[in-house]
Amino acid sequence: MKILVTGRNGQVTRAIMECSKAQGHKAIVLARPQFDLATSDVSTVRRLMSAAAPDLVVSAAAYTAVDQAETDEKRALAANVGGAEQIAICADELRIPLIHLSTDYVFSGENGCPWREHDEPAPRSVYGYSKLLGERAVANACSDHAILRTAWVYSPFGTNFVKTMLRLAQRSEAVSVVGDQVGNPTSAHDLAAAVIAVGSNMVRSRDPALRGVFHAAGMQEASWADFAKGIFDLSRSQGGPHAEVIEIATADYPTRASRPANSRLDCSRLASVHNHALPGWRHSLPGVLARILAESRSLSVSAEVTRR
Ligand SMILES: NC(=O)C1=CN([C@@H]2O[C@H](COP(=O)(O)OP(=O)(O)OC[C@H]3O[C@@H](n4cnc5c(N)ncnc54)[C@H](OP(=O)(O)O)[C@@H]3O)[C@@H](O)[C@H]2O)C=CC1
Ligand SMILES: Cc1cn([C@H]2C[C@H](O)[C@@H](COP(=O)(O)OP(=O)(O)O[C@H]3O[C@@H](C)C(=O)[C@@H](O)[C@H]3O)O2)c(=O)[nH]c1=O
Repeated sequence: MKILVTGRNGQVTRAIMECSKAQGHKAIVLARPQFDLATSDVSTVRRLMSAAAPDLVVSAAAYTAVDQAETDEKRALAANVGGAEQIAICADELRIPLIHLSTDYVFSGENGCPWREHDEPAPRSVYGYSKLLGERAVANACSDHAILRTAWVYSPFGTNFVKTMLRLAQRSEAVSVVGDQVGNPTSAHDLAAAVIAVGSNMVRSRDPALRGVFHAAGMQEASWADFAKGIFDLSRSQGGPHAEVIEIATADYPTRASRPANSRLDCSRLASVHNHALPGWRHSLPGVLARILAESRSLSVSAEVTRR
């Protein structure tokens, strides 16, 4: 299968590139500078997509800076709604199945149980709102779509909560982390495997039951504080940075964007329709952490060699 994925250095894009290669698929990127989500016109996207002639398009690129989006609404909407819609329009015109990635932050968080696909979204942040409008634009523009809502993505790539915690532990003995927001930490590589599994099914069959919205997140829940404790326990056992976690309330960690208290996603539709489940973070974090630590050690060794 030939997969065209948007973005270049994004966590999910890079994981899709690696997983595709490992599974014998060919993945290519649609990325800056040729393609800019916020400013490219539809004719440019059509030309690039048509020249690539993929079997599947994966719309992974997005404006993901949650706090920054609160004061940068125009750019967040241009990328997450306008950019997402252009990809969908072109995939539809060229009759290519499309997988679009979305987020747990479309939900309010005010619910006692994990969110199902048909639950009413009510985003609390500009980022969540822009992703919800993006979902709607994609669904309107392209009938042959699957929208995968994921959550709390971590990987060896780019910026994410795991890397932030390790960085903070290098300079402090204790880190304060909110314990009253719960969700499903998701390894980008596990998500990439899910994207490829869903995409393969869509390419193989035009069955409408394989399309629509799916929740696709790691199967174990945690609060951010639980997750931080898990990160430091593992890092300590692998000789990496670690810190004490001081569990605090959301009110004690003010941020520009409000985040859902309950972000948990019920992924049973993905399991029943696509026969696919994403492993939990306790299974996947050790491998990701080992890779982050190994890469940072080899970076410090090469910096040391350069200094000498
Ligand atoms: N990270 C998370 O915790 C979660 C992410 N998601 C969704 O999953 C998807 C992938 O997220 P993730 O990989 O973590 O994101 P990252 O923040 O790691 O990467 C963002 C990607 O979007 C690209 N991008 C941003 N702005 C533009 C633009 N104007 N033009 C072209 N490309 C642009 C970046 O391009 P470049 O490489 O050029 O910088 C990069 O590849 C997104 O749709 C996100 O909303 C959903 C839930 C959780
Ligand atoms: C760095 C830090 C964060 N926090 C809190 C703030 C916030 O409530 C929570 C997570 O903070 P972050 O800013 O790292 O994560 P955030 O950017 O909110 O992550 C989100 O990204 C987007 C793209 C998504 O789609 C979501 O699924 C989610 O993964 O942890 C602490 O309590 N202590 C800390 O030291």
